[in-house]
Amino acid sequence: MTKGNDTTITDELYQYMLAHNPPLDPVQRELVDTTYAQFPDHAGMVSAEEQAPLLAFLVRLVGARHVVEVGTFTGFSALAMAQALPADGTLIACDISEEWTAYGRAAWEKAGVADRIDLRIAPALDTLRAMPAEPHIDFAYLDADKGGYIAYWEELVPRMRQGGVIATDNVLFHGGVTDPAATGPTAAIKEFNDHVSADARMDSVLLTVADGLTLSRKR
Ligand SMILES: C[S@@+](CC[C@H](N)C(=O)[O-])C[C@H]1O[C@@H](n2cnc3c(N)ncnc32)[C@H](O)[C@@H]1O
Repeated sequence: MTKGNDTTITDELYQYMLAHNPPLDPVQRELVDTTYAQFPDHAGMVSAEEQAPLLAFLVRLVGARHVVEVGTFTGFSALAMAQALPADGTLIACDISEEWTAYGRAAWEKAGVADRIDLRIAPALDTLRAMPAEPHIDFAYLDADKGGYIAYWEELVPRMRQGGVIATDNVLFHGGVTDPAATGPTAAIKEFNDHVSADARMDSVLLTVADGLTLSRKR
């Protein structure tokens, strides 16, 4: 065992981490609470609380103006990224659910960032393929159906500008990725992780943030 795996994230330590991160603003908090109240069976899909300030940080770090999100649900991560964009920045949000994203639309309006978010209700692969082929995306957040990750990656990578970053969520898939007999979405994530680590077009690091987050920078 190498050094670096000796900090167990207890509930107390997790709360400590949250307390030392920027807090959710009232619109973000209300959206998370509403999502849990309205969709208790699906609310676990919302990005972890600490990912909102992290995504905002990354959007600012790369100076993003063109952002793409694959998988929007009730709009929490899109909200955090849009709030970090400059006023003339745009975020294309891809999802297939009118019902779930309606909650996002309402929150984006409330937060005053609706004009920065272009929600496309269609299979994300169709939306990505319809985008200009040249490198123009500064930041992308990949957080949709796991079986589609490699296809989304293959559409995103050529469209990323040099230095642009893709953040991919759930790359540890609740710890299932170490199971040699994994099937379904866990197997898809394992295949995706192998695909990403072998992709010489991007520099990638897999981080133990929340359910696993890979950051990939275009060379
Ligand atoms: C994990 S949730 C996204 C969570 C969101 N990023 C957040 O932080 O709240 C995954 C989303 O992917 C969407 N999705 C599933 N299959 C899709 C597809 N083929 N194209 C576009 N979106 C899809 C689902 O409707 C769902 O809203």
